[in-house]
Amino acid sequence: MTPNNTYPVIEADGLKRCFGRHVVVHEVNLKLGCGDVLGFLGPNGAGKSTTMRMLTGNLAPDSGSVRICGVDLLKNPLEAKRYIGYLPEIPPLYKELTVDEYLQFAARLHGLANTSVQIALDEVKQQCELSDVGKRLIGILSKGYQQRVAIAQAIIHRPQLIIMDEPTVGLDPNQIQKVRALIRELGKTHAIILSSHILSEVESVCNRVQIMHQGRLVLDDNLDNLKQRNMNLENIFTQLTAENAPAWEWAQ
Ligand SMILES: Nc1ncnc2c1ncn2[C@@H]1O[C@H](COP(=O)(O)OP(=O)(O)OP(=O)(O)O)[C@@H](O)[C@H]1O
Repeated sequence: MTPNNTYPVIEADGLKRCFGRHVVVHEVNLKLGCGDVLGFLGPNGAGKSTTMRMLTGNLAPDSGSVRICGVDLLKNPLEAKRYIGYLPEIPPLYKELTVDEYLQFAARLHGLANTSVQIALDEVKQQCELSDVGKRLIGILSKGYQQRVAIAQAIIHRPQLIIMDEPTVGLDPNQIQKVRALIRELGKTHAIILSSHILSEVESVCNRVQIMHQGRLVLDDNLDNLKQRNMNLENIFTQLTAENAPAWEWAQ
């Protein structure tokens, strides 16, 4: 698959979604290129999961558009989804399969040709440090290894965009470091959207940050810009997500 590099990896315009009469996501915009690692933050109920479901093509917006590598996700979902790797909060692991069996299955689900599956499997196991556990049942692996298998299933088809929902929840500090190092490495050659409640994690792996509050984006900035202004992400988050807090004048 050779996407057209003249387009952003993902471009979302004016995304809106209601549940009943409740507007849960208002006019969300997003544009990321290769090398952008976006921390997507917000308090519980802000609308992050609803937005991510629209960005991955799992929920239709009421209005607005999403283009992945220039392909309209609503009009051409099968083609657009080839460019997306998704790691949901609860990873879709089949614990009774071995790592190799599961990743081969994931590769075929993503549409890889039979002749490409073995190469992709070997590459992704090396990248995710799984080469020694290919024959092990997923169910007997530690949680850290299971999470790396989950990341491997999301990237085995070499997508341009990786979307991760709280990828380090429940891992021990050593495994957290490993997963963060892997995300940093992937961030050099992909666009990544990372939903997290851990602000230090966002500061350590992301170069951009968006904060949602009550369904609206209240901050969209580069982390370097915030550092240059001596602005601490935790303080910004607390102020922007206080009840009825106005968006800061420099929030885009
Ligand atoms: N299927 C649904 N039907 C009705 N309301 C929904 C549905 N899904 C989400 N909501 C509501 O939409 C709002 C946003 O929910 P969402 O799960 O997107 O927030 P979130 O930012 O991901 O929260 P969290 O951090 O707790 O996961 C909440 O008020 C939630 O109750």
